[in-house]
Amino acid sequence: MNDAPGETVLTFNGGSSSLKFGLFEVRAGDATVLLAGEIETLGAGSVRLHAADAAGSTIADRMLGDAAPDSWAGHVVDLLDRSSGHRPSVIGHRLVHGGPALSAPVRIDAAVLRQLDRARGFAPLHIPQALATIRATQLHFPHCRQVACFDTAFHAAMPAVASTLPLPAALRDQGLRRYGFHGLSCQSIVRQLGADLPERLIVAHLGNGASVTAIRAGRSVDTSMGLTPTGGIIMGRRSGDLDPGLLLHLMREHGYGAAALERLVDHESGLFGISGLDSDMRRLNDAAPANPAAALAIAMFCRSLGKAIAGMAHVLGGVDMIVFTGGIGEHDPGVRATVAGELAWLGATLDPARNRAGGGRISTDGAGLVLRVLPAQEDRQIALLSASLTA
Ligand SMILES: Nc1ncnc2c1ncn2[C@@H]1O[C@H](COP(=O)(O)OP(=O)(O)O)[C@@H](O)[C@H]1O
Ligand SMILES: CC(=O)OP(=O)(O)O
Ligand SMILES: [Mg+2]
Repeated sequence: MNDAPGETVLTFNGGSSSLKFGLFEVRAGDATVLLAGEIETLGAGSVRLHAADAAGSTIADRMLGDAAPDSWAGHVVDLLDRSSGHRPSVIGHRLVHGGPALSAPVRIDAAVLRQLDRARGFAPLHIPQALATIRATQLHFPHCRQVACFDTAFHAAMPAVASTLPLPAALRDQGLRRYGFHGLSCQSIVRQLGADLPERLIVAHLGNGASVTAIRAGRSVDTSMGLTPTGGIIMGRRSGDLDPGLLLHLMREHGYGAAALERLVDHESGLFGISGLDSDMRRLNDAAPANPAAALAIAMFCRSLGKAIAGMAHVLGGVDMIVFTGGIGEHDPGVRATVAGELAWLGATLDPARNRAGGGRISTDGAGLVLRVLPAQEDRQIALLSASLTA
């Protein structure tokens, strides 16, 4: 870590429906938050910016109309100019994918930008927005060091049995492999667990994108997402894994091309597609008692999650701890209760009061399988990684 004299790091974490940002003071390998906020899509034409200071007091909470994602970084920069006495010395960005060539944190220069541009197709929901954020901050803070931190880094050393896709070598040689995502979140969970890190850990990162990762002794050994963040378990608007024959069927029988398939599997499927209502778990929970399609969407999400966790328990030869994180993982006791109930055979025993309360350990005392809720500290992880990259 870069100990002295300390860095003020501005972080950007672009999710598929949100842009989280933070300002951190990093010193001696420790990050103190100065300001944190988020721009999120609440529904069509409804974008909200919220930010809080170091004490957690709200310093901004306003609607941005239908502001397009590529304008969001500009709103963050305006907010910083008006509300913070701090100027960043480093800017760290979450990059979901860097293509085959990039995974370790790297200083952003013209060559890295070209590689990121070529990687767009690997994560079209994320990379264009991240590139817009980089461009906006380069214009506003021309003298700041800028660092890219990749979701794929945590999974880069997965064993071949997990990273290899069952395809001919000629295609695999062109970078077609399982990359895995939500790596900054997983890294932050391993860091937060510290001495409590068990040998066999499963992280369920459940946000708009959702994934399940098997971690042995702090290292990723398998994960549910694949070449792109479209694969794996059911998500807000993404289908997750589908029978590949279904895609062929749509192409042959229904005339789908690449653009129509992308719209289908990245924007119109998942919780949104099943319910016909919404991708946001909060609204599905509200609707479910009177709406069978919303209830089915939640049940299918939990089933898909439970099956992935069971698969990762197989990979690890058993499991000592399951951590729930991400927007749904951290805030939805109903999803956690359903999944824990379905995994009772694996030793999951939930303490209902702890589950409702939310933070920390939610399994019963003495249970062999520990269930925990921890925040996805992707932003803090970006700050630590960015400050430590001085070259
Ligand atoms: N209190 C809550 N109950 C249920 N789900 C919630 C709650 N708060 C947030 N969420 C879910 O979390 C999702 C966003 O998670 P987040 O990790 O912030 O997403 P991303 O980073 O992919 O944009 C929302 O779509 C919503 O479904
Ligand atoms: C990788 C991914 O799906 O990220 P998010 O959940 O932030 O959209
Ligand atoms: Mg996210």
